[in-house]
Amino acid sequence: MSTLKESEFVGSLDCGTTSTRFIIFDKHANIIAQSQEEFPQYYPNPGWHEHDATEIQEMCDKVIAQAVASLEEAGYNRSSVKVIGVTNQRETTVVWSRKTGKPLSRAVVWDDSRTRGVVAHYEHLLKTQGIEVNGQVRIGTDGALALKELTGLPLSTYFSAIKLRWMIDNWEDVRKAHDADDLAFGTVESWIAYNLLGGVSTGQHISEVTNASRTLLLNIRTLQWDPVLLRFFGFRESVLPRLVSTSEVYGNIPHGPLKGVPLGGLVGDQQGALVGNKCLAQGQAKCTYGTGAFLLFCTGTDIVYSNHGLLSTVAYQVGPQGKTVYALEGAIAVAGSAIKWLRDSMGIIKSANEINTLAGSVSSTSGVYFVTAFSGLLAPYWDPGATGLLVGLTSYTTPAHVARATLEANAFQTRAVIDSMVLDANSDLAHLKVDGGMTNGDLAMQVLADVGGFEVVRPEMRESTALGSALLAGSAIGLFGWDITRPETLQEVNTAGSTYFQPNTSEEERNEAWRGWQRAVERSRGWIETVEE
Ligand SMILES: Nc1ncnc2c1ncn2[C@@H]1O[C@H](COP(=O)(O)OP(=O)(O)O)[C@@H](O)[C@H]1O
Ligand SMILES: O=P(O)(O)OC[C@H](O)CO
Repeated sequence: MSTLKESEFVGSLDCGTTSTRFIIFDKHANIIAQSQEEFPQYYPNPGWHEHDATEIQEMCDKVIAQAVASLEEAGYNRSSVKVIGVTNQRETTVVWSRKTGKPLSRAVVWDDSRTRGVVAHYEHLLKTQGIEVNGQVRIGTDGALALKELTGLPLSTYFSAIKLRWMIDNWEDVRKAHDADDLAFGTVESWIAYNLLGGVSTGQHISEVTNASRTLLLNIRTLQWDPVLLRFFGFRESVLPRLVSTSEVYGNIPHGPLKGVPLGGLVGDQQGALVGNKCLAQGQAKCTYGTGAFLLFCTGTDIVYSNHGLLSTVAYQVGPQGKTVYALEGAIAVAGSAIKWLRDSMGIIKSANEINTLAGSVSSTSGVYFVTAFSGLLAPYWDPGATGLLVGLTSYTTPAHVARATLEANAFQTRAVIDSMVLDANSDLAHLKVDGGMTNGDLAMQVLADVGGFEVVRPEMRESTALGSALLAGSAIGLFGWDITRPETLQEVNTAGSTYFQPNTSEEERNEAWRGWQRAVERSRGWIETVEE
C-alpha cells in the first residue's frame, strides 16, 4: 500500500528560450517540486538562431518526469497534480507535418534576424501595392498603419509570419508540405500542446491567443485569424491552428507520468509573468529579464496603440467567451543572453552570476557603452540594421568595465522602454516589478535602479512566469477557488516578501549617462547598410 500523501497541487511547464522547467505549486505558490534543464541553441550563421522542436519536446517530457519523481520523494502522490498549464517563449516558429506529426525543419527562434530581407520585401509591398482592408487599399505609411491597427505590431523580423514566409521560401520540405496542405504551423505552445495531448494520433492543432497575437496573422480586435493578413503573407488557411483562450480545459494528457491530468492553461511567457505578478488590471506593469527583457503594462480591455515604438498585445482571455485584456509591451531582444555570450563565447566569466562580482569590482564603466544589438534593436528603436557595438574603449578598459557596461545596457534599454510607456499610457511608473533569471543578480538590479532612477521591486518567489500559467490552469478548473477575473481570489497567492533596490544616483548623473547611451545607440544603428529584398 502506498504511503504517499494525497494533496492538491498545480503544475506549470515553462518552456523558455534557454531552458525548460516544470514546477509544482501549492495554493500559496510554494514550490513543492521542480526540475529544470537547459537545451541546445543552434547559431548556424550570423544572426541565425534555431531550436530543434523534438529536443524541446523531449526536454519537456524529461522535466515533467523528474519533477513528478521529486514530488513523490517529497511524499506526495502524483495524482495530487490536479491540472497543468504551459507557458512559453513566444514567436519562435515551428512547422510540422500533419501526416507524421514530425517537425519539417528546425524552429526559427524569436530573436533570429535572418529575415531582414523578408521585412524589406513586405515594406516595399506596402509602399507599392498596399494592403486591402474592407475593400479599401491602404498604401505606404497608411498601409503600415493598417497593419498596426489589425495586429498591434510593426513589420519586424521578430514576428512569426515573417519567419514562416522565409521557411516556406527557403526550405524545400517546408514548401512542399505547404503546397500539399500537409503543413502545420505553430508557435511553441501550439507544438507543446499538440504533443502533450497525444501527438499525431490524438493531438490537437491549437494556438492560444496571447501567442497568436505575436504572429502578425491575428486580428487583435476580433481575436480571429484575419483573411486579409493570410492573403498579404500568402499562406494557405490549412496551416493555421484552431484558436483557444488562455484559460480553459483543452483536453486531458493521455499518457506519461501525468496521465489523465487536464491541460488548463496556455500563455506566452511574458503574459504569463504579467498574470503571475497579478498585474491583471489597467495600469499595472512588470518587467521580466530572461534571455530578453519584456516590460508589459496592462491596459485593461482597451487596446492602446503606441506612438513611441511599443507593441499592443493580448494580455489574456479567460475562457472562449471571456473578455480580452490587452497590454502595451516593450520588447528588448538581448538581456540575459548578453551575459550568456560573455560566458560562452567570450569566456570573460564562468557562470552567469559571476558577472555581478566582475562588474562590481569597478565602480563605473569608465566611459564604456555596450549596445547589445545582436539581432538588431527591437523596442523602442525597431532597427534591424543595428548591430552590437562596444564603444568608448581605451587601454584602461578591462573585462570588468565590459561586464558593467553589459548590465548598464540592460538598464538603459529598460529606461528607453519606460520613457515610451509613460508617453503612450500617460501615466508615470513609480517602481518596477521584476523577475526572470537575470534578477538573481543583486548588482544587476542595483544598476537598473541607478540608471533608471526608479525603485526596483524583486519578489522573493520570482518564478512568476510559471506561476502565471499555474494560476490560469487552476482557474480553468476552479482549483483553490482561483478565478483570474476576480483578483481577490488570488490574495493568498505568493505573499512572501520582496527586496527593494533604490537609485543611488543623482538626476544629473543619470542624464549624463543617458546622453552617452543615446550617442552609442546612434552609432550602432543602420550599421548593416543594404538589405536585399
Ligand atoms: N545571477 C545572475 N545574474 C545575472 N544574470 C543571470 C543570473 N543567473 C542567470 N542569469 C541570466 O538569466 C538568463 C536566464 O533566465 P531565464 O528567466 O531562465 O530565461 P528564459 O526564460 O529566457 O529561458 C540567462 O540568459 C542568464 O544569463
Ligand atoms: O525566453 P524569454 O523569457 O526570454 O522570453 C522570450 C519571449 O517570449 C520572446 O518574445
